[in-house]
Amino acid sequence: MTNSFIEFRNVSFRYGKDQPWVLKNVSFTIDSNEWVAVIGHNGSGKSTIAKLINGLLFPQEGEIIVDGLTVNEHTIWDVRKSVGMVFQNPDNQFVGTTVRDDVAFGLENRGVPREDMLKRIDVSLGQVGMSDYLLHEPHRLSGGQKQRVAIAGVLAISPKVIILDEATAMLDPKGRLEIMQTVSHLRQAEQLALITITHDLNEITRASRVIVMNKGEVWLESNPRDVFSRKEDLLQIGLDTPFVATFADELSRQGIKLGKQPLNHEELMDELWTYHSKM
Ligand SMILES: Nc1ncnc2c1ncn2[C@@H]1O[C@H](COP(=O)(O)OP(=O)(O)OP(=O)(O)O)[C@@H](O)[C@H]1O
Repeated sequence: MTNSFIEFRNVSFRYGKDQPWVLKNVSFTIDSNEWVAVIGHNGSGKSTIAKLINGLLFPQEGEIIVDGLTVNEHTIWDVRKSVGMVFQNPDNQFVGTTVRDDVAFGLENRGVPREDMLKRIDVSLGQVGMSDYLLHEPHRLSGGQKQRVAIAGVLAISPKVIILDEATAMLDPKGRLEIMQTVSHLRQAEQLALITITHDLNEITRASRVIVMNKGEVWLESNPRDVFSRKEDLLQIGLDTPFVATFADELSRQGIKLGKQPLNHEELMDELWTYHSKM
């Protein structure tokens, strides 16, 4: 028995009988209201994990449990009620000619009555700060605004987990930060689980846990601070640490040991001040 919201039990997957295994004996759990970052180099199997969670794909070996249901062809429609997915390119996700139509799409598919639907659209656009764009054409929005609308579309169906699959990859640093702040706030406000899939380690700092994938296997499960401290190991598996981690690593080589591994510039400055004041 488990209380986990999502559980992978010895999952192996390949895209065809003559294809190589893309996931090999992968096991992990994710609790309700937990923020888990899944990182790994290109092709390490991250997106495949996302597609397995909402039943776009099924494993050849092992079992996936979402919200108490084993994911299979009989349960996918129930599973998808709990799982909201946002992908890298928002243009590929838009179906409506206005923001309102677009957010309505998932609700119409679920047969939500019109009154309730309009209410939910208002609420979810408000949650991502896009209420003023109700009648705008999605394709004319900025990249960050498009991703907000995509998140609103997912929120409208009241999911229990949101999966962002490289959802900020096409945004500039400001847009990335804004989306991360939005989802961080939503997770707390709505008591959601959040899975962020990325190869950018700057995006893991707020996660409660990090799953590092390498060649289809779980290479490490840990917290962001620990992951940041493994610069050399991460380089071996094709991942580069952000500036603060590289800087702290270089200081350590020079014999300057900081009190804790900094996760951002503010923490780095604090640690440097503390070190300086002890000199
Ligand atoms: N439809 C498909 N058919 C065959 N092979 C596929 C298919 N989709 C993905 N693959 C292969 O499966 C492996 C894992 O792909 P996946 O997209 O899960 O990796 P990823 O870690 O998300 O990569 P990226 O960071 O580039 O998005 C890769 O080797 C990829 O080429």
